[in-house]
Amino acid sequence: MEGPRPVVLSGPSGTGKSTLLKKLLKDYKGVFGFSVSHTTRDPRPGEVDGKGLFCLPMLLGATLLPLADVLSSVSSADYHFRNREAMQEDIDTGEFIETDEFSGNLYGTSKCAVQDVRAKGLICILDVDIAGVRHIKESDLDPIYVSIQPPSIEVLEERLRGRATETEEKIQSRLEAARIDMEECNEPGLFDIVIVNDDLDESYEKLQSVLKEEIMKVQQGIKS
Ligand SMILES: Nc1ncnc2c1ncn2[C@@H]1O[C@H](COP(=O)(O)OP(=O)(O)OP(=O)(O)O)[C@@H](O)[C@H]1O
Ligand SMILES: Nc1nc2c(ncn2[C@@H]2O[C@H](COP(=O)(O)O)[C@@H](O)[C@H]2O)c(=O)[nH]1
Repeated sequence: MEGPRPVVLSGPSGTGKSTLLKKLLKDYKGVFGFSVSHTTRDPRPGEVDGKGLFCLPMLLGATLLPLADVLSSVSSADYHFRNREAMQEDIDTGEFIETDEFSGNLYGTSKCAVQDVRAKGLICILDVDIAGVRHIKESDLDPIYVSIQPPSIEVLEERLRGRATETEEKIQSRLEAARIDMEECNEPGLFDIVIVNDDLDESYEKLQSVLKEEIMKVQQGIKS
């Protein structure tokens, strides 16, 4: 598909990926779009459900839902929350670019999630774990790969606990995955940039800088 290159944001759970991507979506309206993943984990308080698997163009043609409802439910969703059986059916029918089991739950990027964003000419942002990065490398997506890392495992633990979204068991399994991620992120050629998210403003500057070229492509397209 033509258009700006997608962006893969990866890094340990709790390192600040969502915080950074929410800043990008807010500061660059009409430039970035989030690829809404599927997951079998339970929603956290305040998280919005994208309500299943569909491509926006398909949905617009096939339902009686008002356009505004459809657009707002998709664009502001955190995940498509699904039970394992339903998600496995969609995996089996080939609806996903990649999937992974993380901390006891399935996560996956559907082909529709990426198409919906790219069809609008936006820079598609994917938030995936390091196994997802490796799977995407086997696809034809050709994204910019960004790893967001914590200053240390101790700081990461503080952030995970401070967010107060996980049980003790989940904190431990996420820290275990984080240790592996922190080692593997420096593997030559895996990421285009590794950003250590200590000071949030500095990290955001670095992120904007690596995405500058793609941002300009979309902004120039908007002007012309
Ligand atoms: N640079 C920073 N300094 C201090 N706290 C931060 C920084 N960046 C993010 N945080 C805080 O750390 C917590 C985890 O951040 P966030 O939810 O964005 O992580 P994440 O990488 O998206 O995690 P997950 O992969 O589990 O969704 C949040 O409470 C957030 O406010
Ligand atoms: N491989 C994939 N990983 C994903 C996807 N969506 C999110 N994630 C990663 O899962 C963990 C946990 O996320 P959380 O929201 O439960 O805290 C985190 O590392 C995400 O990057 C996906 O579609 N594929």
